[in-house]
Amino acid sequence: MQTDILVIGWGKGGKTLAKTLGASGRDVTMVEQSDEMVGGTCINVACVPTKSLVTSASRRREADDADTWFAESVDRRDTLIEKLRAANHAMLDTLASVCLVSGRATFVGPKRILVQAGEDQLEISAETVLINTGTVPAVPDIPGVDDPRVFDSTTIQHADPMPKHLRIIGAGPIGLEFAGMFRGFGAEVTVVNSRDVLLPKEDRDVAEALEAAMAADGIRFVHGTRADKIAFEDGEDAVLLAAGRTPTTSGLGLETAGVELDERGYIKVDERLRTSAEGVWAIGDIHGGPQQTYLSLDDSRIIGAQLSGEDSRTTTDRVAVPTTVFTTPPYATVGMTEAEAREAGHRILVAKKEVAKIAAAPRPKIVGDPRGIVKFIVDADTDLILGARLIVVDAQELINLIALAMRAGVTATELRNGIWTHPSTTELLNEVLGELSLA
Ligand SMILES: Cc1cc2nc3c(=O)[nH]c(=O)nc-3n(C[C@H](O)[C@H](O)[C@H](O)COP(=O)(O)OP(=O)(O)OC[C@H]3O[C@@H](n4cnc5c(N)ncnc54)[C@H](O)[C@@H]3O)c2cc1C
Ligand SMILES: NC(=O)c1ccc[n+]([C@@H]2O[C@H](COP(=O)([O-])OP(=O)(O)OC[C@H]3O[C@@H](n4cnc5c(N)ncnc54)[C@H](O)[C@@H]3O)[C@@H](O)[C@H]2O)c1
Repeated sequence: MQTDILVIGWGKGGKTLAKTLGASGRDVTMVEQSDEMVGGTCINVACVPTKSLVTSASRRREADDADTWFAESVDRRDTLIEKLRAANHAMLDTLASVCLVSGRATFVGPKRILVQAGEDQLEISAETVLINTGTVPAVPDIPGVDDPRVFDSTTIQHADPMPKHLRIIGAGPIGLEFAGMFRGFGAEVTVVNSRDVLLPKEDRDVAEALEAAMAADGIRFVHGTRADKIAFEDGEDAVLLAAGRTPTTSGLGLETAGVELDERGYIKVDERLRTSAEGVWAIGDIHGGPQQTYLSLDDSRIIGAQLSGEDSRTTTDRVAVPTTVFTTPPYATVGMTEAEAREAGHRILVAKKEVAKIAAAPRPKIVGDPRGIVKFIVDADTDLILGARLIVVDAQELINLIALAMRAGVTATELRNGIWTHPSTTELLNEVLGELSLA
């Protein structure tokens, strides 16, 4: 089979390009290895189902039976995901110039793949190839990982029975999100952190505030400990491996295609996401940048521009990329930490306030979770925001506004004097940015 544009893997950036190119009549072929993964990692096993479970867990009350609540939460998650997967399938299936192929792709030459599905095989050649195959949970090379009580971020979403006493290996975003989730579901939770402190790149006051909020919920942390075997201590009934992700490049035959890998096994790309092979791009997690769905989406804009002859953007154009880890309350970041701003030579103003002490923004108190801290780092000479850290309800929304202000050159004074709805979390900007002082 011959196609114009071949997308390997139904990830966020790849499916977005397949849709826009297909809708404009381009000949596109999408290859996905698993019917369970139509729509990609984010909607099937990552961002969306985990946030559904985090939300359900946060709504549970002490009196609710843990097993029943968990089972109902999983059902709710499954119903949502099935709908999203069907919508994703329909999005491409309804486009006449998009061909969907089910099976696992392996390169057999430059811009040439073999797709295998059971006994069936199909060879596809393309003008343009977009590799969007993502990552899978990393399995540390330690004894005991094969124990049936050991889960990864995918399998634990259907754990049966629900773990009641969980040990989590890794204190990155996955470890922290699942810690809050399972604590909410009523489990005892211990997080094993290989680093000496939580979030070592973060300012200490912020990291300590997050740890305090999680510890107040009853989550235990063991810092400075690298798990060297799977151990079930003090009645633990389950272990979650949250020790990073592994690229899906091994076995993809990339050497045959002239696509080079870096020392970590990710695909090497330039700032336009071009690989070492002509006409082959890599999108999303597979090229080893920060792993966020919205960056895979932005990758699709960079590649889409090149495919339509515009070539207008690169990854180096990205500024003020926000992040949110969906702990309870959520922890969101954009720009520099205080330490980074100092190191970069800025004269800085800092405003920092515990959420409980913010008088003029009552929303966190209204929704019943006034924990956390917010912190802003501002350039004293230009009045521009250099960075923000939010541990507060709605942080995943407010951080986007601050990121936009940073990109658009909106000053701290303008944000402080902004007219915001009431009661909202946004209006904390009025009060907290009124308390900036030289630091
Ligand atoms: C538990 C968890 C929670 C997360 N939460 C968030 C969040 O809240 N917000 C956020 O922005 N990010 C989150 N992330 C990260 C986010 O999920 C990823 O950055 C994003 O899904 C990456 O998408 P992608 O475009 O790289 O491809 P993916 O969505 O990973 O798609 C890759 C596809 O390729 C297929 N594939 C692989 N190999 C082959 C092959 N050889 N042939 C054919 N098909 C193949 C796979 O089956 C898969 O469907 C989370 C990740 C995890 C694990
Ligand atoms: N909300 C979000 O945006 C979100 C949510 C989840 C995941 N993600 C992305 O998914 C990716 C994977 O997340 P993650 O948390 O698995 O990875 P990570 O690499 O961020 O964190 C894994 C942690 O586990 C530690 N670790 C590794 N082996 C260990 C061992 N044997 N014992 C103890 N600790 C060990 C590592 O040192 C590291 O601190 C990240 O890039 C993340 O950004 C994003």
